Amino acid sequence: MNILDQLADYARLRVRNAKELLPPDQIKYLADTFPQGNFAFENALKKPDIAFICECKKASPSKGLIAPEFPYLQIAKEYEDAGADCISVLTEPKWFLGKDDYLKEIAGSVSIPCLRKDFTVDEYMIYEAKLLGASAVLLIVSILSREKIGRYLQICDRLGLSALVEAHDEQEVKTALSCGARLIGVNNRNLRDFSVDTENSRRLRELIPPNVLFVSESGVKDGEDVRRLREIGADAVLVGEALMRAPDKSSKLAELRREV
Ligand SMILES: O=C(O)c1ccccc1NCC(=O)[C@H](O)[C@H](O)COP(=O)(O)O
Repeated sequence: MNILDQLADYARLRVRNAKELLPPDQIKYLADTFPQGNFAFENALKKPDIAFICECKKASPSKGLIAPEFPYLQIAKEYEDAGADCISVLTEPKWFLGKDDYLKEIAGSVSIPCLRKDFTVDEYMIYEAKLLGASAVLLIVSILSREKIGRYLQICDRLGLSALVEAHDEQEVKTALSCGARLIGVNNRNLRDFSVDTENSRRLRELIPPNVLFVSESGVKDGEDVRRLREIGADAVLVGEALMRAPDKSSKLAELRREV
């Protein structure tokens, strides 16, 4: 079984357990009555220059433990102070060592929008994201049916949340567009062999119309990568490991922007 299927299976188990503690009708009621979102995540990416979504990630399936010390609140504040447009917070616990509490605390202490980076397999997880203070959720095309993506996009719209719809190839980009995605992320990481190639973004860019926001995800490590992605008209880049490993995150972000 590939890693995405394993992550999705485990997410289904997590949701089953969560539903025993808080039933679906109750979480839906709570999310519906929680202050309405205002699509802050996608709005933050609408700017003349490329936007930066900076990720808080302790570990990953491809790299194992990335940040043994993980002062997530400090990292998030550093990102905000350094001019990040949005923050992505991993909440997947088994492979990424994420926690819902990381998101809740970060979203409560920064004023830029946060993405719940997790493997959404049930609408329950969208309600959880809202209650945790997220402004956006991740919908990965390869683990969801077209019907589910359509339904989850409607739920996000009702709640005022943005949905980053992630695609890996041409067919998945077409699926995302046909479902009405307004924000598409192309993942440069091949999840079969974990190789990373930002050319994937270049190849798929032309399929995405100008009225849809385009985010290039994974493998962005230096200013040269960002320059190339700016050149193809990426609206945003999502950067994890390069920032997580940088002792000075502010300088690293400036380097990515080519400000130093
Ligand atoms: O990173 C992985 O190993 C991974 C494996 C399976 C599914 C998703 C995975 N990564 C999630 C991401 O999308 C990245 O955390 C994100 O794009 C940032 O990537 P990077 O800048 O390369 O850390």
